[in-house]
Amino acid sequence: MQQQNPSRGIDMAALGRGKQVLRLEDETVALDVPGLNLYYGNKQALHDIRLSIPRKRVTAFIGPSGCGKSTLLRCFNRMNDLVDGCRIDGQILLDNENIYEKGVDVAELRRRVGMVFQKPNPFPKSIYENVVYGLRIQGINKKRVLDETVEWALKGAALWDEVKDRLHESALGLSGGQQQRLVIARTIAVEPEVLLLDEPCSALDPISTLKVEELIYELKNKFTIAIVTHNMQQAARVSDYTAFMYMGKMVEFGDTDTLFTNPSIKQTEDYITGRYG
Ligand SMILES: Nc1ncnc2c1ncn2[C@@H]1O[C@H](COP(=O)(O)OP(=O)(O)OP(=O)(O)O)[C@@H](O)[C@H]1O
Repeated sequence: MQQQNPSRGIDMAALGRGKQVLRLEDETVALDVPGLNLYYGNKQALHDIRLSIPRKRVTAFIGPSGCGKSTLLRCFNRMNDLVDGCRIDGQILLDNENIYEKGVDVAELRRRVGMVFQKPNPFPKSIYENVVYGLRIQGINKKRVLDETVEWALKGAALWDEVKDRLHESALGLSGGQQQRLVIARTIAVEPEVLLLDEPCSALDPISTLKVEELIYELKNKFTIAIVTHNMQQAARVSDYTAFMYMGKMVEFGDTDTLFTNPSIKQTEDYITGRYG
């Protein structure tokens, strides 16, 4: 029988799912945040955030609307640099190097830390050209290399079988769920270390959502994944670790099973059981 969390309808059986027992202290760190503050103009949106994101695991960020999940995710590949008036105070270490250090090549950082947004954003090009876009920017034009990349990236994104006979047709002819998997293929084609997913399923129907969730589960064998989601069931299903944020603060961070079944902080429990948010 399925155990359900009474208020949020979380499928608690999804939490155990035969996973190994995870302990944060046994993990290697992919992204380390030793203390980060972020301001939009004179409004502080992130307050002294501290956490270590483990390598080749899925970390979910949950919390009520406006608590700073997307803002924090965007810090990991400096997307906030593009926001006028946004200021960061602190460091984020990727493989022990501060990504905010002067002289960091931000384009190279964004290759290493790729991002997928809520709404699928394929380019108005063929499926093939979407996947090889990042390689062409790097000056890679050898047909054999591009062909191989297209095949493995589309296979990696669980889309190959659906599109292998129409690679040179427009990506805009794909369904929303296929477009999102194409964007994931385009992101992994440049072999990033980290994949940031900002509510990647919120514009998708339930079947496409399931496919993307299965994909996330597969991709963590190769990549470190950080996902922002409004959907607590999704966080419980796909993530190994969960961070609960509230009003710009990191309230609790731990392995997903423990955070959902036995949170240490009352505020987390109240949120998970649907008392607010
Ligand atoms: N570009 C911006 N300029 C000014 N304030 C911003 C900007 N982006 C976000 N904020 C503010 O920062 C705070 C955190 O927003 P953010 O989008 O990170 O939250 P969130 O938890 O991802 O919310 P949601 O779940 O609704 O997407 C909010 O108060 C928001 O209004």
